[in-house]
Amino acid sequence: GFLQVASPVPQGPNKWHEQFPIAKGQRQSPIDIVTSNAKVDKALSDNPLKVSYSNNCCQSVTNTGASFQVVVDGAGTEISGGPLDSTYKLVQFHAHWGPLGGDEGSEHTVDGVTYPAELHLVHWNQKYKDVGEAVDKPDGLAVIGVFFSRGKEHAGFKPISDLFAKVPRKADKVDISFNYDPACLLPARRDYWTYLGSLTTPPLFESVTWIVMKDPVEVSAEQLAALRNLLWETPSGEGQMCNNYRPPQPLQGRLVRST
Ligand SMILES: NS(=O)(=O)c1ccc2oc(=S)[nH]c2c1
Ligand SMILES: [Zn+2]
Repeated sequence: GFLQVASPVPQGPNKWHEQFPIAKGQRQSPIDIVTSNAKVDKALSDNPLKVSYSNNCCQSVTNTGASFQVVVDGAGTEISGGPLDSTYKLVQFHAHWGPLGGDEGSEHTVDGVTYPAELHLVHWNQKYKDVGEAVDKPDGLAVIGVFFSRGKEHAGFKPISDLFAKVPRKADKVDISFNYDPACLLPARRDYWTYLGSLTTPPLFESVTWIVMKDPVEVSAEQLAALRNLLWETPSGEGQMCNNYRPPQPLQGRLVRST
């Protein structure tokens, strides 16, 4: 969990409700995915999730002060099908992770199991005029979550993880001059769980259709360690960015569907 300190360092998750009452809402994220309670929905396979990203959509990597963020120009980076009733466009991707070498760090958990990190590919509904209009609508966003497990190096993630050392401080930004297709970060098997939830960081809007991939992708210990090249403010000054994850929130009777 986050550090418990007075501002200006951001308040931890269990204080967010003071400024963002929706933190105690009916469709908050992340959740613990209880696999035995997930309901296989044939409709999800009858209309498969379609991910079509271009390989020149990534513009830059920036340190947001809470994660890295790869900013995407959205052209030709569309997802549709599965649980989605319309087309959504990729706008950015980022991640959440734990302490060095630890196994916690993911936001969603699976039968109580955590992963060392979780990638979020954030998309907005094309029925809205821009992401700013979509961000607080019940069907405004679709986020694909991908668990990172510790193992062999992920060649596809390397061009991105190599950039973290170039953006150590908040608002640091480096352009992505090479072609990069974010689809390389998805697991080969495209099975997922899906449920209606929220942003996992303030303002915690209940606007996200979550699509959490069942299979993790392996990244190396060095690639997980590279996440700590990103720095952020801690009570004792600047420190390595870590534990930027929100713990699971009450399910509030929601149904989790499964392919
Ligand atoms: N962590 S997340 O739920 O994917 C997510 C996605 C987009 C966001 O925009 C703001 S603002 N906070 C956000 C959190
Ligand atoms: Zn996120």
